[in-house]
Amino acid sequence: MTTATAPEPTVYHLRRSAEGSALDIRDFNLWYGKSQALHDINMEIQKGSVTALIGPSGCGKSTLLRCLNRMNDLIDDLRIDGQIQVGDFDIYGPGVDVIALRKRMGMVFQKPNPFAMSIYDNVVYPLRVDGVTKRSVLDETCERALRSAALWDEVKDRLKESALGMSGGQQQRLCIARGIASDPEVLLMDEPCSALDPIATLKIEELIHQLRGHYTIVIVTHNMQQAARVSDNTGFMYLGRLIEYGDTNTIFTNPKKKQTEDYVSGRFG
Ligand SMILES: Nc1ncnc2c1ncn2[C@@H]1O[C@H](COP(=O)(O)OP(=O)(O)OP(=O)(O)O)[C@@H](O)[C@H]1O
Repeated sequence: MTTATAPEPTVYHLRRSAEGSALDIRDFNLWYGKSQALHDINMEIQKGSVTALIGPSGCGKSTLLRCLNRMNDLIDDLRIDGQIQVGDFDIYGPGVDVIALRKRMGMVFQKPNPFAMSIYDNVVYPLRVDGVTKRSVLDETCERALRSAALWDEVKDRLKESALGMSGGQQQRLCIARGIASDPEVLLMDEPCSALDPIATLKIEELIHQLRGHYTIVIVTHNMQQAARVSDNTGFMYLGRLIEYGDTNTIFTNPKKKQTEDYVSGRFG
């Protein structure tokens, strides 16, 4: 007869920044119906840092990312317990304004999803939804967001043209510009380069470097080289658990857990 053994606790080796935490995930569990997809996640994400979530397909990376701005709310039969704090506020606490929360947490998806409207209108969309109509505010925001997304020089002369005429890489940078137009604290990126060619991918990675510090970035990626290149800290997930979490260099060069080592050295996944 075999006896079930308790899972080993997560190994942490995180350098603390002076900035403190932007996100604090505490004892977080999630079930889709009867199936538990996240188990006892504890993770503190430092302000202004880039944090990569890595792990084999189905380990729960996107599920965890989507919990950070409550994108999973509309899924039937979803149950969570535990806490996620953004600053000092519990995002699953009673009476939370989810729309206001999402303004603090910009999101960029796998496939660029520009709206069928002009480049300008795409960028200022979040402000218009908020009721901003003053032209000077919209113009300034558009330029600031496009500059931050390293796209201004490429599109400044065709702001009124359709966003659908841009290349895939430009569209993804446009989505990042739209994501930061309302100046969120956190930018969530779910495999933002998986639909892009290597050159467009490089531009997004450079952009992540530039945005680092100003925004707290959490990125899900299948690409371990990318995680190693862009992130300060990395969380390795497996079967819904956070196995090891710490500074990226340690995770990739000196992980404490065998599962992490096997994954980062390409032995499975
Ligand atoms: N809407 C859903 N309903 C039921 N189960 C789901 C749902 N979304 C995800 N799951 C399950 O939860 C688990 C984690 O999925 P998730 O998409 O978070 O993993 P992932 O690590 O992001 O995978 P991938 O790298 O393939 O995108 C999987 O077993 C998946 O089948």
